[in-house]
Amino acid sequence: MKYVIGIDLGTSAVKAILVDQSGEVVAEVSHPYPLIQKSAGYSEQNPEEWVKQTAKALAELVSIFTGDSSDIEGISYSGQMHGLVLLNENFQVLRPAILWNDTRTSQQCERITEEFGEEILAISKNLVLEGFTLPKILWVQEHEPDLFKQAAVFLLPKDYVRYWMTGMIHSEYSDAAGTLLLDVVNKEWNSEILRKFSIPETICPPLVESHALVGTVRPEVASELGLSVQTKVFAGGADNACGAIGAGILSSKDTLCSIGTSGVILSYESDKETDYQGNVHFFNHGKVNSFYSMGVTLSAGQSLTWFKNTFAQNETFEQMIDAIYDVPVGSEGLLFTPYLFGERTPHPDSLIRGSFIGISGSHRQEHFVRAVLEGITFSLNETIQLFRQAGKNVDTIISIGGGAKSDSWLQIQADIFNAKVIKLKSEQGPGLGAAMLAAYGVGWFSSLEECAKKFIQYSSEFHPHKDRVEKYQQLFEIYQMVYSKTKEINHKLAQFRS
Ligand SMILES: Nc1ncnc2c1ncn2[C@@H]1O[C@H](COP(=O)(O)OP(=O)(O)O)[C@@H](O)[C@H]1O
Ligand SMILES: O=C(CO)[C@@H](O)[C@H](O)COP(=O)(O)O
Repeated sequence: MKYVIGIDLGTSAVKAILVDQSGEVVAEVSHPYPLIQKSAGYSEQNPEEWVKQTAKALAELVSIFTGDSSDIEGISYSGQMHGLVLLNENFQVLRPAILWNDTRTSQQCERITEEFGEEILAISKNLVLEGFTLPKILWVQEHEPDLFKQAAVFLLPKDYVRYWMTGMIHSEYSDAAGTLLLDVVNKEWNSEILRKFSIPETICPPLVESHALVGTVRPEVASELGLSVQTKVFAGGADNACGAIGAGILSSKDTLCSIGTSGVILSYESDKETDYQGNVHFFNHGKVNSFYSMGVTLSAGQSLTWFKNTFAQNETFEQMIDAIYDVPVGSEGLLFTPYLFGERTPHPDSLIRGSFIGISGSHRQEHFVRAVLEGITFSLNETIQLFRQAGKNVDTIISIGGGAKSDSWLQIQADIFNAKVIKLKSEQGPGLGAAMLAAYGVGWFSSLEECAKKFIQYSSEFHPHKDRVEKYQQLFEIYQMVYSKTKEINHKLAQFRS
């Protein structure tokens, strides 16, 4: 039997899966790393920590594996998007990576929008948002000019870890699309944008397709981890592009819901001319010459994790969620908005913050937990509403990510989205997507679609229940009022955040 490895460099942890030729996930390992939040709006991670934890995860995966390491034919990567990793001419890391959920760059975004807003939207197909890479580059240029002068190349998170593994510098289209520097339709770094902001073209890594072979495992890494030097390494994709591949979103039929640290509703796009005027993101898919649109809730799983860490540290996610069983739809009048670190879709606003609205003396912890799950799901439903308004038929949703571990949450998704929700056998969609890119890359399949037929296995379905759908439709209208009613208050409170 032959195998491939899919590595998903998430925000909370790196997850590695070993998959055999029949698509069976035979081993999986995960190692966490912390977020570094030095001040309000800052979110960083140390790239060397990613490497350390990835090495640990791979060594563990290989130690579980009973076969011959030369039977592991390919490895590929999925990774958190947009994060800025700056390297000097010796390819050494110059500073901690500034992540996708770091919102310190509002001023840089204003500058880009004032000087170049319309053109950037036309070229990159996306609005200028704090999370994207270009504003982060400008922030370093302005605040750390001496360090910026030393920058020889920038990489996205998973591309740095892959560089450690292979010694080769590359980026690929699906992740490059989230930088605001890529001409998304023509698939090239845009010289005009680079020139406008005095960014040397040499800082941009060479671009390849997601399934492209970019190297093999370096001998030092191979001997440290027990891998073979012959194992081929393929470029991989942005976590959402890989999530789409791993959930079989390779045509317009289905929609993806991914709840990791962030939350995403994603739809396949075959037509590069599709124009959402920036209301949702529009990025290159990991499948050649394809695209996807998506809306993002910045703090999805992160809202639940925040609640657990703050109020229920001694409980597991399962215990905390099991307790909501007796709490009715709507948490008896308690609403939550998940804007812990600002929001993206449909309210691109770095200053907004979350709320519990309607707290009453009878509410217990389980009401708050249900309200958090419902609030995150309402936020994702805002993107589903945008898609439906744009004429998309959203009736089947494949749900992946840490959030898909909970059947109760999947039922809430079905009832709020008013759609059938499908759970996969493995909730590790992005890791599976990365493994599929490796399986396609090594030549086991003639297309990603062929691979999907073998690798993607459904586990269960959740159907919307009419009564609950109706109640949630009423509650969703009330939920949607909370943003505008709390916006001014939150913007005034911003000066008090440290
Ligand atoms: N048993 C569970 N039930 C529901 N949600 C869970 C459970 N375990 C973890 N989660 C959620 O999953 C999130 C992590 O998902 P994951 O896909 O691993 O994220 P990332 O890719 O960002 O690292 C956590 O923030 C947490 O809220
Ligand atoms: O910023 C985005 C997408 O635009 C996020 O979806 C990141 O890609 C992080 O993903 P997770 O760690 O939450 O999976």
